[in-house]
Amino acid sequence: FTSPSAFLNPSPSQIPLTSSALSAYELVLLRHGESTWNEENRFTGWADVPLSEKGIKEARAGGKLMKEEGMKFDVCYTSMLRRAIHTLWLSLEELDQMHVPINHTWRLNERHYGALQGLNKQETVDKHGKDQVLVWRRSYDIPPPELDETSVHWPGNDDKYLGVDRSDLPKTESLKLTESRFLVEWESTFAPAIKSGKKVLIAAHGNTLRALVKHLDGISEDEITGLNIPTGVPLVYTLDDDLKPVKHEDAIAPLSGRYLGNQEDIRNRIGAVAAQTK
Ligand SMILES: O=C(O)[C@@H](CO)OP(=O)(O)O
Repeated sequence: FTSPSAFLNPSPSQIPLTSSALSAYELVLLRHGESTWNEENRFTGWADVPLSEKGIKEARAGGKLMKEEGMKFDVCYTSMLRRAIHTLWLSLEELDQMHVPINHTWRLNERHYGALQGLNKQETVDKHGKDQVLVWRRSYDIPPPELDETSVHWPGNDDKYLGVDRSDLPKTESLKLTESRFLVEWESTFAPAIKSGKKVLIAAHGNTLRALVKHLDGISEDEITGLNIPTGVPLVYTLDDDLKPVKHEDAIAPLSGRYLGNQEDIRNRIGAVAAQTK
């Protein structure tokens, strides 16, 4: 029953959605669960290490949180690295959406950590000092030392990347270089998919997701150095017609998107990433 006056003075829930509300897009970002090298506190980059037991639980928990929100996806994008791929599989299993197409791209791989890959983060601090390691980990445009082409860590020696132009394969990367190679795929694939109305889930890595949120939220080069992303926690963005983020009231600055789950726990997990090099 609707009283006649309700037609004259509609309550907010009766006001038709505006076109901009109708065309709001949603994008979900998910960093992989803890890997065995996160657990051992080693620089990882493109090293293809598996999830730890804890990481498997985190990935499933991330999927459950998305299921509780009733999220449905049309397409997923992930990297060439098993910790992100496995996280995506486990979360899709929890969502009961394992049929959703998955696309892999090296452009979503973690930032390449150059000659630091495999080294223990704390031992590297003991050897080179905390400040130097912080520059390597979090400065925007200073890459870690380069490795050479004989290294097992050079992607040119890995069959997974046979289809990639060798001149694109990194020997080390700063966040700036990671951002520019990632943005190629954002512009050509992810943004058009979102704009076509598809619900997109991106399962990736700490530094590629830092590059992505820097781009979305227009975070400055200074501010991005202090931003850390926790493992296995879905980060949900609402985007307007121009794919600019609409700030959520639960967002943790400088992000506009909101993390799903217990907010205090999430803040602790963000702090733990920062504390990997004390
Ligand atoms: O080792 C790595 O590849 C990354 C992510 O785990 O670490 P950091 O947070 O130090 O950039």
